[in-house]
Amino acid sequence: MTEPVLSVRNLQVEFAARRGTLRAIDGVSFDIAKGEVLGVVGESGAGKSVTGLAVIGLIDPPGRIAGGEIRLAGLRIDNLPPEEMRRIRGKRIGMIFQDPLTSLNPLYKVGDQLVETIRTHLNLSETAARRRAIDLLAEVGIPAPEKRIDGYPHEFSGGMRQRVVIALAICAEPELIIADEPTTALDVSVQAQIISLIKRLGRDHGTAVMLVTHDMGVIAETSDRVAVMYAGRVAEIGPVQDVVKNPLHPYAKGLMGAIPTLAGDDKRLVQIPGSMPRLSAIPRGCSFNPRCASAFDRCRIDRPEPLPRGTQSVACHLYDTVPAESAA
Ligand SMILES: Nc1ncnc2c1ncn2[C@@H]1O[C@H](COP(=O)(O)OP(=O)(O)OP(=O)(O)O)[C@@H](O)[C@H]1O
Repeated sequence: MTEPVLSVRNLQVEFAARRGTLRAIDGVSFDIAKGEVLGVVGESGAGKSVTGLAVIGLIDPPGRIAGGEIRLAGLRIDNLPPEEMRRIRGKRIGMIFQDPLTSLNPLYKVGDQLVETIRTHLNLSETAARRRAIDLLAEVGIPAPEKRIDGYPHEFSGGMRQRVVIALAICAEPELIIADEPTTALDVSVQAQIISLIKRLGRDHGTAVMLVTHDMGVIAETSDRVAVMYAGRVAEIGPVQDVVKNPLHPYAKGLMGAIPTLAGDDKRLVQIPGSMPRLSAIPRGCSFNPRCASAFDRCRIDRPEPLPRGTQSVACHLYDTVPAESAA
């Protein structure tokens, strides 16, 4: 098997709190292969963004990676000195965040920002970098890029600004892109275009993409595989069509029930009662047990570990105790 572009093993992330430390990520593992889009989904507070921030080395101290390993194409990156990690960010890992204005400086022309980023990471002359910037703007679907390159961020619509951010993220041909809620701030009509752009980039350039979103509809449209997160752990991971068609974890079943229907009405077919626990009050055993209609005694005592189940992996005692045929 070829080495994954990103490999995360048993990741633990802790933040300091008034009384001791809080573990926001507790034993997360997943891989992303070349050209693959992994969707990471879960309710607010599940740990999606913190996982992405840990991968790009941007957990703010006193927050810290407290355990586990993160590898980029085999290279261990969770313990690199900050200046080495800075070189990897932007060059080998591109980033796309929810609000394009956090990535773009309003005072500089978009072309100047692109040229500067390109020259930081690639050994190109000013002219060659400008040529590449125009090509990139064309690639991400900015019309008349040779004119728009001299525009300022405020002269672009929200969707066009996000395209510029995507151009910035891909300018050094990164192996991995971390996209955190890249479409949440955009109009629904523009969301679909940005989603198909991210998907195409993965396919055309062989870039691995980690796509963080709370929107299962976005994942179903874009991703090859999906990781369903709950309270700092992966509840289930597997090929998107399998997890959507046949979710195994009771939490994933609830989330899949919450995909908007094709008719466009946002009907919640299944309601998940209750809410995600606070980090300071994670229940013993399975952290989902207070909300789970299928919970039994063991779920309140033992924490379930991920178990392979066909193409999927699920951390749920329902699948630990009964044979494959009767559990699903
Ligand atoms: N700097 C921080 N200090 C303390 N706790 C933090 C910090 N950053 C995140 N957390 C906590 O870590 C947990 C996971 O947060 P995270 O932002 O990853 O969730 P998420 O799944 O991305 O949710 P959302 O969809 O709301 O962004 C939350 O309980 C959050 O309060």
